[in-house]
Amino acid sequence: MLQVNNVNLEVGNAVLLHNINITLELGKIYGVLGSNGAGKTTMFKSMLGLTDFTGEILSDNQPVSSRLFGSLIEYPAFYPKLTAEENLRLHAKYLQINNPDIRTALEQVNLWEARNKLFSQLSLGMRQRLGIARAFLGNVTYLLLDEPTNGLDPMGIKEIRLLLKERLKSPNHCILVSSHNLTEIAAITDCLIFIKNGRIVEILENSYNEQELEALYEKIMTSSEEGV
Ligand SMILES: Nc1ncnc2c1ncn2[C@@H]1O[C@H](COP(=O)(O)OP(=O)(O)OP(=O)(O)O)[C@@H](O)[C@H]1O
Repeated sequence: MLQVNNVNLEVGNAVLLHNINITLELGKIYGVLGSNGAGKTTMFKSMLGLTDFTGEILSDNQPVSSRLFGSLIEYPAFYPKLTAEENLRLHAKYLQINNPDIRTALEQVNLWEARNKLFSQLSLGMRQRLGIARAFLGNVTYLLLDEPTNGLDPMGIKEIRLLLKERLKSPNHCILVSSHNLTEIAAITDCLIFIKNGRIVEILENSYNEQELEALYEKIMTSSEEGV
């Protein structure tokens, strides 16, 4: 269980995160929704310890270690002249993982057959899936995916959906996905977190289809700014 308690972040005069309070449970996929500049990436970066926030982030009541997190923030950077497999092996070495199961990691994201391709030869969808495989290496509990379907074609989007829902979702992991793609968020998530101007304005169980979520999103984004 991840507990985010009273997290605030100010840069200069700008309030980027305002009193973020949320508890995230294992076994669930959370969708993080909000307009451009709402604070989704900033919240992820704070969870990863990449910002100088105030407040606390705990995992099972203990100060959280960045080792518990895997993340894909923006487009994944890899070595273009190394293969998919070499890139993962290098990352495992960097994380000091002994005997990493690279085959399973690649099979999980349907990239085992493409393991000998150079990163520069991979399609955008393959790169995103390799980024997810890398994020999931090691003993991570929390997986943060920032717009993982950005720029992907419908088949690429479907692959990410199936990957998250049918392969990576497990009782031992908690997955957070930010996206502007309401169809995907409606299809894959258990819970919805709405962010507006750096505040969480609504947290709901997801029981919505695409049209309902569109209407809800519009209603929440155009209504009061009171945080939850
Ligand atoms: N290092 C920084 N210094 C100052 N302001 C920042 C910094 N990083 C982000 N911001 C600002 O914080 C706000 C939130 O940005 P963030 O990238 O978290 O939004 P987002 O919800 O992820 O948006 P998008 O959907 O466009 O990716 C924006 O106004 C952005 O300009």
